[in-house]
This record gives sequence, C-alpha cells and structure tokens, in this order.
Amino acid sequence: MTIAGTDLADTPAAAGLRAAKRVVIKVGSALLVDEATGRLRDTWLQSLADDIARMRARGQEVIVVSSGAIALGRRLLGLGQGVLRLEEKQAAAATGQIRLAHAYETVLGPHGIQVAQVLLTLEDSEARRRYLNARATLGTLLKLGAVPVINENDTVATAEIRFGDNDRLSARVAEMASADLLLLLSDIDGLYTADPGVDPTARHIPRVPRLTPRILAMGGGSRSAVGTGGMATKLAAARVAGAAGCAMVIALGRHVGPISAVEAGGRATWFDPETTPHTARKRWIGGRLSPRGTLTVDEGAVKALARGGSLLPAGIRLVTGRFQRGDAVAVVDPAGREIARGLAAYGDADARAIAGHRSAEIEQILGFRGRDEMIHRDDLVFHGGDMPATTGDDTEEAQAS
Ligand SMILES: Nc1ncnc2c1ncn2[C@@H]1O[C@H](COP(=O)(O)OP(=O)(O)O)[C@@H](O)[C@H]1O
Ligand SMILES: N[C@@H](CCC(=O)OP(=O)(O)O)C(=O)O
Repeated sequence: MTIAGTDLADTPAAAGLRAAKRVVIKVGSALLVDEATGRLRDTWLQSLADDIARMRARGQEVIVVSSGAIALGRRLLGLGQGVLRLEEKQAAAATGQIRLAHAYETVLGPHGIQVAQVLLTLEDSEARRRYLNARATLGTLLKLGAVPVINENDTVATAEIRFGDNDRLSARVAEMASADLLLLLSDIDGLYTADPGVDPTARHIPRVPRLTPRILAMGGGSRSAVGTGGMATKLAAARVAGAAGCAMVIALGRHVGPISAVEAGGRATWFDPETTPHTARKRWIGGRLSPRGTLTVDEGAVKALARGGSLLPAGIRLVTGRFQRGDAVAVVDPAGREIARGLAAYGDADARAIAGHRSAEIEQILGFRGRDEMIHRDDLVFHGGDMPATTGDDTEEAQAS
C-alpha cells in the first residue's frame, strides 16, 4: 500500500512510533464510548490493549491518558444526553472513572500488565513540587513495569471541565515523564489545512516540522458530541510537547488495533520536536529556576559532577538557604564558584543532617529511607563555573505551594 508513492510503513509516524522509548497515548472519549448507547466500546479497547502489550514486549514504556469518565458516568447516573452542569459532570466523572479504570484493568490484566490509576489536574503539572512528585511516581511505576492510566481529576476541578483538556494534559504528562512521543488517537487522521467537515477542499498535512502561526491558525473546534476539544487543543498540546523535546502524532483511533494501524502506515500527522527531552529538561533546570539555597561541595564531588555523576551527601561540606525537596539549589565549589544547579532531593534541614555522610547512613540519620543522592544526575546541570543567565521567567516558583 502506498500514499502518493511513498511506502506507508516508512511514514514519519510509523517510524517514530517504532523507535520511541517512552510513549504517551491519549485516548479521546469518542473512541472509548459509543455515542449512541453511552457504553464502552469493548472490542476496540481490547485491541488497544493488544497493541500496548506488543509495545511493552518490544521494550517500550507506555503511559495512557484516557478520557471517557464523564461519557460513561452520565449513562450510569441516568443523566441523559443534554448539557450537564459542572456538578453533574463532576458526579458523572466520579462514577465513570471507576468503570474506566476497571475496563483498562480487565483488558491489560490478561497480558500480565499492572494498571495504575493516576488522577491529575493541570495545576499538578504546573506547580513544581507536585509536578516533581507526580514525575517521581510515574517514573517508579514505569520502572516496576506498570502502565499508568491517567485522567484529569475532574471532581476537584474548580474551573469548568472542558473536553479537549486531556489533549493539553497529555502533553504535560509527556513533558513530566520526559517521553519522546505523544500519540493522540483522535476521531480524525491528522491535521488538515482547515476542518474537513466544514471545508471539503481541506488538504491533509503529513508532517509539521515547526509550529508556525499559519499552522496554529488551522486549528478549529470539534463537531463531535462526546469529544469536543477539536484541533485547537491538539495544536496547543503540540506546542507544549515540542518544547519538551517530545514528538507528537495525531492519528485516527477508530481502527481496531489503532496503534498497529499507524505502524502499518495509516495516515497521520507527525509534529517534529524542537529539541530532545534530555536537553529540554536540562534547559529548564539550568535556566528557569532561581536557586533557593547553595550546597558547597568538596573537590571529589566537583570531579564526580564533571564526569556526569550525581551529587551524593558525602561530598557536601556546607548547606545554606531555606529550601524544600524539589527546589532548585546552586552547587558551589570550594572556591565559592557556582558549578552546577539542580533539584534537591531533600529539604535544607535534612540536607544539613546528612551532609558529609555516606548514603548508607541516611536512613539511620533521618529515620526514613530516602534517595541515595542529594541531587540525581537527571536533575542536575553542570556548567563548570559558566553560570547560565536566568530568564526571569519563574512561573513555577510563584506557583509552587
Ligand atoms: N484543521 C483541522 N484539521 C482537522 N480537524 C479539525 C481541524 N479543525 C477542526 N477540526 C475538528 O477537530 C476534530 C477532532 O477533535 P475532537 O472532536 O476533539 O476529537 P478527539 O477528542 O476524539 O480527538 C475533527 O473531527 C474536526 O471536526
Ligand atoms: N476528563 C474527561 C475528559 C476530558 C477530555 O479532554 O475529553 P476528550 O476531548 O474526549 O479527550 C473525562 O474523562 O470524561
């Protein structure tokens, strides 16, 4: 099969999907829930689980961001087809979410895959400390072989629940998890020059190397009854994902075996990332966050950091400032020069207590089992004295609770 003479299996989306190490898959309500009956589309969900199991078997890590709680819950609560008030949506979400999580467990369990439910709000992805906790939990779940199934925590949402929010949430999750691919399974096979339902001359766009204003202007709303985010929220997601070094694909999710269909070359739109997840994260740590404290380290630690290692408590001589776990701190060499920045794994009081001690002593000193490192190498930017300028854009600081 070919599209315009190209081998379908060599489409950017097919190749990107096969090559990705950590993939976030966003599933819209319209795919999971039958619009007419309000029931789960079981056969389709089963086929998605088979696809996920295949990805896992070839070594890929998978996170699912799934909508569908409100669409399922409204039928269970007998709320009918009309427009719901916010409290009714929240009640529907609370009811439908159990069904949704259970459905994923039912289809992934037989593949030997544990499902973990994670409910997040968009604020969780923006306030830095909660962001770091969520990031650590997701990392641990993936390491333990589970598939996190994430939805927005609709019952605590203070703003109106907007369909399409999960497009944005999935991009935040991709950023949080340093994923290299975000796959949006949609009711359409990608981005068109205009909404094809409105403009029959609209043309499909297979690849978006850069999000230009012209591309961003193409995103219209949605005409579906259950999923109403439309293309605008997907392009907003592409922007967040791209800046985090994550490529994005919009593909038709209706096929039975929706991921196999993309890999077989099914039509989709591929969005190139702006950078790599690693570089994006280092840039974020090094340039955006103002340090709340300093850790003065010995020569041995300076050498370890220069080699790309983590900062262990044993190499810390002095701790200054007031900071909590997850705050940015500056690392200073014995001559007083800032050589690195990173996110502290302990608050300042604990840091003072364990400074100069071996990691094996941490549990005895603090009374709990924490991380071995004061700053893990993934959370550290070494700049050897060449301090990067802060941009002054410090929104996370302001929002951190
Ligand atoms: N430029 C565009 N290209 C493609 N689809 C568009 C465009 N502008 C608006 N749309 C609409 O966006 C819809 C996809 O979003 P949505 O209905 O929220 O689906 P889902 O949440 O299932 O992904 C399409 O069906 C189409 O009606
Ligand atoms: N959190 C809501 C869905 C929000 C949402 O973005 O829905 P959709 O546009 O179908 O992806 C729910 O589970 O019903």
